[in-house]
Amino acid sequence: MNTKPLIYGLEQGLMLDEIDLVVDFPANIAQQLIDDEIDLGLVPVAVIPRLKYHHIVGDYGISCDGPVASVCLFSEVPLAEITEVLLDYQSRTSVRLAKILLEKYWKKKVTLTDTRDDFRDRIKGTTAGVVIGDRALQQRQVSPYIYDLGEAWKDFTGLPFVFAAWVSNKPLEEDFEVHFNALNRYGLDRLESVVKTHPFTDFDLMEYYTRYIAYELTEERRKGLAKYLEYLKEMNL
Ligand SMILES: C=C(O[C@@H]1C=C(C(=O)O)C=C[C@H]1O)C(=O)O
Repeated sequence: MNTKPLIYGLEQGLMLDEIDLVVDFPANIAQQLIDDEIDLGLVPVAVIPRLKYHHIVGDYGISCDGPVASVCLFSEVPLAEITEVLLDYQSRTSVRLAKILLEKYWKKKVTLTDTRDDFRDRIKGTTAGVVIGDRALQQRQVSPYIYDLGEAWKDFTGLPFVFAAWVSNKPLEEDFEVHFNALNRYGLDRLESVVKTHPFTDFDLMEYYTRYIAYELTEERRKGLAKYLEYLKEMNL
């Protein structure tokens, strides 16, 4: 749901002769960018070190400055009692963020388990799970303990967190970037219409778009990104 404002312009027919849109979950878009099946993607930032060439295109992405609501560690028990954490197969950035927070901030040793398909019914007892996106907004109704990873990162580092950015795997023309910024802006300037076009009952979308997700990649948010990339390197993630 958080990508909808950024691609609303495309859905409304802007830049159609320049862009073919592919829609998939973040980990798959990341793989397509690595495999050069696409030129530009709104990809998990964790993929950046894996690209031979990368350029962050334009001024927009998916970030937060404090709680994000849709990226959380969900559990039936408090953090101190968790023994295993299931990691969302749809994620590349947040699963690594969870590893950083568990080791450096919460200082908690747990068994980390990768997943391949929907695993939310395995979040039980002392087994917790990192869930992202719309499924996380739904899981908020289910799990009694919710640790928001955007909020934990902010408490840990004092910085915002960037989950995804528009990244190209080749240089793009300069005026593409100017048009592309305007395309992103189009939906952000029309959030009421975006919400109407994409009905969602699990969470107040207007609140999600304005209070939780931060779309502009400001200097401070880019600092948060640089810090995260440093941790990836240091911890070999
Ligand atoms: C905030 C979110 O950020 C997403 C989290 C990602 C990840 O963990 O790899 C990738 C893209 C982002 O859009 C979310 O989808 O809930």
